[in-house]
Amino acid sequence: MIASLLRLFHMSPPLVELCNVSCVKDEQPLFRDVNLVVNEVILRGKSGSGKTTLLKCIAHLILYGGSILYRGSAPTIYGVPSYRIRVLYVPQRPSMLPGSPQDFLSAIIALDAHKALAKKSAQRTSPLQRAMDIASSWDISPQLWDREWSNLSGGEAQRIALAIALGLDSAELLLLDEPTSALDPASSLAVERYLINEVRSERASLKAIMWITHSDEQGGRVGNKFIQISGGKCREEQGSSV
Ligand SMILES: Nc1ncnc2c1ncn2[C@@H]1O[C@H](COP(=O)(O)OP(=O)(O)OP(=O)(O)O)[C@@H](O)[C@H]1O
Repeated sequence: MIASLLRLFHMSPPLVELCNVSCVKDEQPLFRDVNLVVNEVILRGKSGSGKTTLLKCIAHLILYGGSILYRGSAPTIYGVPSYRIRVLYVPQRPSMLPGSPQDFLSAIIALDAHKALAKKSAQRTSPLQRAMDIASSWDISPQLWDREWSNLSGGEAQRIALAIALGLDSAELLLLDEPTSALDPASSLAVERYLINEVRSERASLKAIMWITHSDEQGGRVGNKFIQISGGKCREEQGSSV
């Protein structure tokens, strides 16, 4: 709705807008009528309330009702693979992925959708080099890139998955599913700082993040909008207290 009004006045539509989004699990509505414009959003709610499911709807990874618009158009207008690398979901447990991080990154780089975006990019270094540099700044050694995901620690896998998402330099919106849940406080702060600097930097592709966290402290550090999901509804809250 916002997108069509803005078009009327020749203004840019929001990066990502949710209009009456709903999702059903086991024939029961999990949530309904979610309306939201995404920027630095913190998503909170009890375990099982539907946070991951909402991020997967936004990433167009599962079926949903209502509409999700990226720059005013449906994901299918861009092509779903192209949409998914621009609106990129980073899973809570990357350790469940097959192969090694390097295999995973190579598979994404080989996608036509990525090649088309990369052609337009001003980046001089490869996505692997960028991802490895970012991960290295978070104490991830180069040897880990060839190790099976299943043999990485939870915290190593989380940092590498995030470094891949950033190194690809394709996402305008990152959907982060408890991205630091397996990290110690110092590593968690380093990752938060990097992500916030990136999303607020004029030169970065990244324009917005939607971040699930169970930590109010973290929410207060990284969010400017706070959404609580509960009883099948999403509502915006003020500040960082639940
Ligand atoms: N494929 C599925 N089939 C049936 N039910 C599902 C499926 N995926 C998730 N659910 C159910 O949907 C509900 C919401 O799951 P979701 O993972 O979105 O919750 P969450 O809020 O992210 O929880 P947590 O904080 O524990 O990660 C849960 O009850 C879950 O069991």
